[in-house]
Order: sequence, then C-alpha cells, then structure tokens
Amino acid sequence: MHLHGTSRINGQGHLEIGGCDTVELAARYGTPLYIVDEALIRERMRQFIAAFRHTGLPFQVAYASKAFSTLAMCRVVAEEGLRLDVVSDGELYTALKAGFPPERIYFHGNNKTPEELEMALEAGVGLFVVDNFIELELLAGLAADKEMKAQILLRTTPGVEAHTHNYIQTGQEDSKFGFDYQSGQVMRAAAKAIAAESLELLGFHCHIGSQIFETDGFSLAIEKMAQLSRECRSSLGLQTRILNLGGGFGIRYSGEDRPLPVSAYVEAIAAGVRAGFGEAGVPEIWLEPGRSIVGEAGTTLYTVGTMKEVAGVRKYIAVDGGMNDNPRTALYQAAYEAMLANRAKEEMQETVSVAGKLCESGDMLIWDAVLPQVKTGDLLAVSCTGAYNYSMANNYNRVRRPAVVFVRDGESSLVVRRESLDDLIRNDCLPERVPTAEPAQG
Ligand SMILES: Cc1ncc(COP(=O)(O)O)c(C=O)c1O
Ligand SMILES: N[C@@H](CCCC[NH3+])C(=O)O
Repeated sequence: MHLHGTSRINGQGHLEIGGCDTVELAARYGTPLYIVDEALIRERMRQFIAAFRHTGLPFQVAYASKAFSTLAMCRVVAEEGLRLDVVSDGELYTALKAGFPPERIYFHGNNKTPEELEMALEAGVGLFVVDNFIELELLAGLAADKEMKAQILLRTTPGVEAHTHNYIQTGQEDSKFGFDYQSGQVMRAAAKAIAAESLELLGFHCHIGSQIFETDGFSLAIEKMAQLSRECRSSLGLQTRILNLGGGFGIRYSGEDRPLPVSAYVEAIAAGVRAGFGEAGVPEIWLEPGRSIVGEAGTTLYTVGTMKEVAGVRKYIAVDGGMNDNPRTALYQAAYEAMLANRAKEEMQETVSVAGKLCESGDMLIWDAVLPQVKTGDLLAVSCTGAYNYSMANNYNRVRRPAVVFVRDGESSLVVRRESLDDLIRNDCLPERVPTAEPAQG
C-alpha cells in the first residue's frame, strides 16, 4: 500500500498516521474507523492556493463538501480560507452549524427545492449556481419576494467528455446537469437572468467530471467557456466576472493511477484562461475540488473476521465493514490498496479478496490484494478513503456507520461518533394499529 501524507510504519511494525499508532486507535475507538490525516488535508488546500498565487491570476478556491462534510471539516475549510460548495440543505446546515461564514458558501444542485433555496437566501448564502430554467424562475421569484438580489452563476455543460468512469462524467451534452452550451440554451438562460431584477449574473460554471488525470479536458472546457463569454459580451453586453471550472482532479488510489501534481492542473488552467480570455479580460477563476483535497487523507481501519477459500479460485477475507462504509468498489469498480496495520513490516505471502459483511454478493472492497498471511483479528487498513466514503455511507442491513477521527501531530480527535443501535431506530415510528409483536404463526 502506498503511504500518503503522514502515514508511515513505526518501530513496532504498525501503521502510524498523523503520529498516531493505528493499533492504538483501533483499541480506543473500535473498528471500522475512518482515520483522517488533518495535516494532509491542510497541505492540499494550501497547494491549490499557492499554485494559483504563482499564476498571478485572480482566483478563489472552494472545497466541494459532498466529498466529506462534518462540522470539524467545515471548520478546517474556514480556517484555511477556502469557500464552500454545498449541494443540499444538509450540507448547508452542517456548514452553518460549524460557523462557516454564509457569504463564502455557495449552493449547487440540479433540483434544489424551494425550501432549500429559501433556507439559503435567509441564511445569506453568497452565491447560487443555477442549473436549469425552472430553478432560475423559482430563485428569481423567491429573491424578489424577499426584496433581495441573488448573485448567480449559470451551470453550463460545455460538451466535453472527460476521460473517466461514465458515472462521474458531467460535462458532456447528455447530462442531467446544467444548461447546454452547444444548442444555445445557456445563452437563453443568461438573457433571462439579466432581465430578472432580483438576480445578478456574475458568470458561468462548468464541471467536466471527477478523477481526471489529464489537462486536455479542462483546456477544451475553458476554450468553450471563453467562447461563451465572448458571445455573451457581444450579444447581451455581459461581462463575465467569475468563471468556476469545478473540481475533478485525480488522486492515486492504486498504482495504476497517475495523478498530476496540483500545480500542473492549475498551471494548465491558467494557461488556458490566458489564451481564451486574453490577459486583460481574465475573469476571477474559481475551482471547487473535493476528492483531491480529502481523498488521500483518509484511511479506513477494519478488523478481519471470517475467511473462505474457494479451492483454486480465490480466498476471501471478510472485514467488519463493507459497501455501507465504502460503496465505491461496487459503484465504480474502484480499486483500493490495503495493508495489515498491525503487521505492516511482514512479508507479503498471499493474494486475498476483501469482502464486507453485508448480505450482498457485490459487497467487495478489494479484489486481489497482496498481504502477509491474514489471520482473524488482524487490522486491515484501506488507504485513500477520505472522499466519497463517509459522505456516501449508508445503513444497509442496519449496519451502523463508523466513527471518524482526525489525527495530527500525535493526537487523535473524534469528529463523528460511531452510530449506536439506538441511532438506527431513532426515526422509526410504531403506529398504534400495529399490534405488539405476538407470534402469528404456528
Ligand atoms: C459540481 C461539482 N463540483 C465539484 C465536484 C467535486 O469533484 P471532485 O471531488 O472530483 O474534485 C463535483 C463532483 O464531481 C461536482 O459535481
Ligand atoms: N461520488 C463519486 C464522485 C462524483 C461526485 C459528484 N459529481 C465518487 O465517489 O467517485
């Protein structure tokens, strides 16, 4: 397993992250456990900011909270000076409860409800990325009722196919997100937005996809967005003040992944923007990375339970979590790396497939991991689980979601408690007509 950030093997042959021995973390907090390397998160945020400063362009970096959102994470984002992208009332509520400045939050999503838009307007959210005509009218109406002026960007699908998994491509024409560029839809939306007194159109947004390793998709998207800006200026008199290019920068899950350094993505974007807009006409460039900020900072720690050998085919080892804490293998055929956190220096001896504990054949975390001889009770660490794991976790099979700890400089802090059995039935109701359980059979 590749060691990211502050991960290392300590003198006892244990995996250590943020100066904390993971064997001790397992004893203290239990497993499964999400461990987050806080220093690495902060480093990544600073890398984006430093890379932009180096380009000399006007910029803003936001964090896409869908990748991983908790109160503590929102505090870290605020402290590092990034903006925050939210896509639901839940993400917004989390940010507000964490004390995140509302004017630095902006709201995304292809079906924001009237209640969500009202909540955001009332909270003083700084910006809305409007996705479609229905939302445009709805927001204009709600803002007018409140005698407010809502600042907006228009989400655009520039017609660019990013080289990534089909499910996480978002910039192509046939996508549920945004106003289409090619057919002129976004121009019509811009005209409507300009005409609405309660809206102020600041510019455009596009996000071509996620886990992208090349810069050509971004360059192509920028070309189209620059063309759109020129067309809007000549036909509508609109000056594009903000161009938000989304997120999507790839990370290293396994040896097959070849991500570029943050600075390489930012430099390619800056070059594209300069070429497309000309030095004098460059708008403020916004990025909203999620995965590249938190992905490599997360490690999930599991305890190995049962094992099964299918003679001549494969050996399964089962851990105490699974697709409920990490659905990415099942959803996207994602590849992960693992190691035995309690015997990290031992020689690799076998190839095993790591299964979860849920009643679902697709509940697999890793196919064919090479590990030392695995025993029941071993601690298995799976790396790169910081993004879209906790945030996509669920209670299938009524399995409790794990705890999350931040580790830094030898200290660990609980940032999300492990769910209790009572948490699982907290929202269940028993209607009176449902009788007390009595055996109906036999
Ligand atoms: C609109 C938007 N912005 C930002 C992101 C964050 O993407 P990533 O986590 O790949 O950086 C996503 C998710 O893909 C998204 O849909
Ligand atoms: N959930 C996806 C990323 C898509 C994010 C939303 N556009 C993943 O785990 O890779």
